[in-house]
Amino acid sequence: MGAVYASLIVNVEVPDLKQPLTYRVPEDLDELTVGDCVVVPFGRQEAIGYVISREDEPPKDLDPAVIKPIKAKVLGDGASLPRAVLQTAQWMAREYLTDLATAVRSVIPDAQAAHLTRRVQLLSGWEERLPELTTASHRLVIETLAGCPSEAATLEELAELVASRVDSPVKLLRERGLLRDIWTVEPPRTGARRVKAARLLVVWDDAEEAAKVREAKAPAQAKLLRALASAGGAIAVSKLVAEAGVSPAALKKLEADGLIQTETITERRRPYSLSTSAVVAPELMPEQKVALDEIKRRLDSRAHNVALLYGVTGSGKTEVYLRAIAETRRRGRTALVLVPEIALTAQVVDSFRSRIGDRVAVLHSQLSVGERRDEWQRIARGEADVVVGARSAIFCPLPNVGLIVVDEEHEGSYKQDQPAPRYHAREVAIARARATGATVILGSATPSVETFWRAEKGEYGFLPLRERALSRPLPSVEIIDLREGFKKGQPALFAPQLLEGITERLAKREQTILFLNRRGFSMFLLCRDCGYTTRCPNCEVSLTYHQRSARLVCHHCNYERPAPDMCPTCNGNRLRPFGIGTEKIETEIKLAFPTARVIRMDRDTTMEKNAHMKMLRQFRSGEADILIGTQMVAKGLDFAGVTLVGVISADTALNLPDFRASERAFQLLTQVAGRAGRGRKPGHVILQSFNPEHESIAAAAEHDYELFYKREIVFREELGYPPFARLANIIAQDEDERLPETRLRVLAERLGDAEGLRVLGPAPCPLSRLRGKFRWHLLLKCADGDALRAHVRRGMLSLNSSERFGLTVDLDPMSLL
Ligand SMILES: Nc1ncnc2c1ncn2[C@@H]1O[C@H](COP(=O)(O)OP(=O)(O)OP(=O)(O)O)[C@@H](O)[C@H]1O
Ligand SMILES: [Zn+2]
Repeated sequence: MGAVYASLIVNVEVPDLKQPLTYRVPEDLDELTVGDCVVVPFGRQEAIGYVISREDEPPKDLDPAVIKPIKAKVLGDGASLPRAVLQTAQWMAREYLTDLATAVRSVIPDAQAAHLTRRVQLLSGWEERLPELTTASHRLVIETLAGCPSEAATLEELAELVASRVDSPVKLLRERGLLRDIWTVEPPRTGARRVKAARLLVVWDDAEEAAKVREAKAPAQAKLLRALASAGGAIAVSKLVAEAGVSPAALKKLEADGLIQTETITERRRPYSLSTSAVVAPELMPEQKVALDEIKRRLDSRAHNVALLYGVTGSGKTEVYLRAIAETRRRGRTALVLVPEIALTAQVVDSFRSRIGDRVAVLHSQLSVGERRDEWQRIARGEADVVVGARSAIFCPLPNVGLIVVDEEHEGSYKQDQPAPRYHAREVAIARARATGATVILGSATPSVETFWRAEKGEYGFLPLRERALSRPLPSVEIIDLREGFKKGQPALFAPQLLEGITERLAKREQTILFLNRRGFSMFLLCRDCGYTTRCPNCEVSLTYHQRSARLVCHHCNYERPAPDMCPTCNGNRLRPFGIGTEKIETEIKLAFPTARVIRMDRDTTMEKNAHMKMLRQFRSGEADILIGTQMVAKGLDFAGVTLVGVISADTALNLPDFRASERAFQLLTQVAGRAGRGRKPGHVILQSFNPEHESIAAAAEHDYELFYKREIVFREELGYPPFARLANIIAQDEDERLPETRLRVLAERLGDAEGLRVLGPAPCPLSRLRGKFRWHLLLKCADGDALRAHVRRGMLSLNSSERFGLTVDLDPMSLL
């Protein structure tokens, strides 16, 4: 066999390095395959790279003599990219018009490079060569290494063990062929401790049986048994007793009864807690059963397919996911579940873990690097067969994926805005499912117009759940016209009906959610004398006033300053907060209801790790009466005690300059209304609005998705918006005020009048200045995606590098702001 070469994507921050590089595969790495992670020389340094193909011949334009060899393969779980993930990256590069290097870099775990560890390892036959070594320090290094696990150690460990620097002896020993370098990815050493742990000796059902028997007389033992059943494997005793809230003495009894055993383990970080309550799966409602039967058929086909689970709020979509996951596992395959919000991850993980146990892994942005790394490796090792996570979890190394669920598929947070590739996780999920012949379930009560249209056409399967679980009624909705109070000169934050509603709920010990859409609606400082408002010096937006800290903050660039006492333009002292914020609502509610227990959930109160989970658990367990929140309380959450939902202003999302504005408003209102009446008692919703006749508000009040859809789809067709066209939004940004427009004019001219292509603009972006840069955009429309991409590529290639500077392409933009 002749020389063998490999094309690699090298993971380095070099802006112009967009394509794969060729390296030589040394003989001892002959087994190297596509997706493997390797260490290569790069310039004068070392870098990691991923094999994307192998070739027998070097590229024609390269002299084989200059091609450098790969140094080593990186060992360890989760180091290499599964084929399905690599294929997904290749698809993304094509679909979103980015280079392959950017696409591959976006799918590798961010913690990878940080924990790439180099060790030196003894080569076999070192014993015979020991007599060659005349220097004591060389012998000491070899003998020390021989005593290490796998006869390998990092240079730091080695130096510590021999109590001196080892660089020069190691260098010589490496040259003499007694030891070699190996690379591994490892969990960071901090945090991994040897601890006492417990595990079940009986299967799950028997543990549940034993727990039932003990429930009355030995509740502590029952709790421990259930916590252990939910843990699945061994778990640290300290964590176990803390979670179960019992004393460790109960463990002894269980051990004596032969139900559990204790042992010593290396503790791993687990980003979630255990469930101590027994959960019995409910009997399915008829519609759920029909949906599940269809999903089973789809799983059996083992062919790539997509279905929309269209179920009204509270119809029990989660139950269908759970059963579908069980069916997937029964077929020996794994399942990936995407959720749009961290707040929802907590709820979904809780309910999944209480039913599936320890085989659930979780991935989201609030995990620490170490936690994420541990979960990632656990997934790669095959120790989890269900992964729940936010957007980027779609790239996790879960093998043999048979099912992908995209919960609340209409959510805008599935779209990645920065950095490139600007992908939509729903579309990536569909692409990834193709790689392994998996079933995709898109779940929503308010599907995106695109998805519903595809289901209507038969491109996607259609699984409707038109009734709430247990035939509970959807909540009644009352629209309050805020203009009336305004006319009468008594503009109020809360209409009398809403205040009465809250009073009633407090008296009956039922719960209330108050929702405020943060978008375009926050507190700012306004001078009552001259009308001055405080604006961000970098962005074309007003600064948000934070009452408690008396500071002004830009929610785009994080610019921050203390609130001034005097108006900088007229020197007047009547600079007052204006607008509504969640903080203001909280203050007013506490004034109106001094004894009510209130939780406020917004981006300020949830910065701290696990804050979402804590607050939601508190509310769920009835420790609070009123939950005030932004978007993060609007969707997916399932609280049986909530019988009243108040929407402070239903209008805020309506008037954004974006063709999706009315769709978003409808979805948000329907979703937030859907939080009411999910338990035994029926729910009521109060929508306060200045536009009570608006179609989106009226349709949401009727919970009538199809009414909304029928009107919206006509509008989309008439104006040539998705799903009838694909869009590309080309944004130009520069510190210079004129350049964005100039550059886009050049691009528009080069694009010219092409058949089937419509070019709108250039025009200033609605957010015309952001983070100190002026912004313009050019919107391209084309019925066919391939044709659109060809036009964009042609246009961009026609620009020279200075004309292209600061231009970004957003395919299928979710927001035109
Ligand atoms: N077959 C069933 N029998 C009894 N209760 C059920 C059944 N299916 C689901 N439920 C219950 O109904 C409630 C609502 O379910 P779930 O949260 O899954 O709704 P959903 O469809 O996801 O709604 P949303 O779109 O509002 O998030 C949950 O409390 C769940 O436990
Ligand atoms: Zn700003």
